[in-house]
Amino acid sequence: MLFKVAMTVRLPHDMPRAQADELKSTERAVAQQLQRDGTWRHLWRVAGRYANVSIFDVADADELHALLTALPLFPYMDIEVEALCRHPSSIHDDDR
Ligand SMILES: O=C(O)CC1=CCC(=O)O1
Repeated sequence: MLFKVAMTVRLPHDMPRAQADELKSTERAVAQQLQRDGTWRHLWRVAGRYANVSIFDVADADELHALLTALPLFPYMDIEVEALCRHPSSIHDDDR
């Protein structure tokens, strides 16, 4: 199943720089591994915002929930999830 996930990062302003850098570094490693695995299909920065729009390919909403809540930045993100299904006019056969 494909899901569109919009994440907005809201790190506390008083978080020490070293802690923020460590969180971002760990998040990056996790995100890149999930991309290599094919689970995190797309990761796009939203221009002008500390936010991203992503496409995840997972078995179901339970798997997505487990994955998102395990992200290092999860406690500091607002996350919106939308389930996707195939568009009848799509010419791509990998968008399922
Ligand atoms: O910077 C972000 O949008 C949050 C994030 C998700 C994956 C990653 O590496 O950073």
